[in-house]
Amino acid sequence: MIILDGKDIGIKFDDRWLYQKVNFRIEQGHNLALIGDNGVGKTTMIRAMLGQVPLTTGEFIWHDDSNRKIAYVPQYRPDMQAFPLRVSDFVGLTFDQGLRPWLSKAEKQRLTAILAITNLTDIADKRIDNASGGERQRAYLAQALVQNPDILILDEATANLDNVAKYALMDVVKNYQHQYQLTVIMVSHDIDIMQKYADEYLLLTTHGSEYETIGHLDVAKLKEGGQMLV
Ligand SMILES: Nc1ncnc2c1ncn2[C@@H]1O[C@H](COP(=O)(O)OP(=O)(O)OP(=O)(O)O)[C@@H](O)[C@H]1O
Repeated sequence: MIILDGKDIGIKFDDRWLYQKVNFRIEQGHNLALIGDNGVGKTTMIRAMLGQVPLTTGEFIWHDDSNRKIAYVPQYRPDMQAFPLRVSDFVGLTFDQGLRPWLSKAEKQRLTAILAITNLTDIADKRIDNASGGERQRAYLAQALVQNPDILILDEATANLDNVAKYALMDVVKNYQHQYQLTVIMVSHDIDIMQKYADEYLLLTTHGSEYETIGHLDVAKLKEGGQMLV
């Protein structure tokens, strides 16, 4: 099922077009890799999908339930997570508890299930500031998944992780995605990661965009253009 059609999308800031006539679609349960040079406007495209940036031309046509939940995993930065919290408390922070200081039974069950899915059960009581980079990033992923999202945005979520940690993170995403029909939008500069996990790609450039299944990605051309890290 198609959940979003992007039709002739164009975004201009002041007198500068980031891109024009961008066409793509997002299918439920698929992983779309959003790629392009630094500063081309990938984050802006995501913000526009979320309604935070107005389009200059074109439109987004959503076909799914308007109550869709969208969760976000940021890029891992070693200096970012110095919280004196247990991993399980950190993951549970995203529950909307209102004024209630404790977790409900259902929330506790959800938390336990997500800790297991993200392979964090064994370190649930460990302090997050003592966890490894890969563990911390899986905790961010768990924080996103615990909200039971329809769409997960990975914003260079595997950048700065070592090879073992980045595949461990993406394997969790892939398994969850297939089990729960989660739709993933993944901003990435990592060719191996996108070839292994994406279904389609949207390449943004100032002089045109490309939307295709991942098998059509011209890796040699991308490397030539300096757009990819690996
Ligand atoms: N609200 C705004 N007003 C004016 N210019 C903006 C605004 N938001 C973003 N920009 C500019 O738009 C361009 C695209 O930014 P964006 O962060 O979307 O790029 P990106 O492709 O995600 O970059 P990176 O790969 O470095 O994260 C940048 O030049 C940025 O400075």
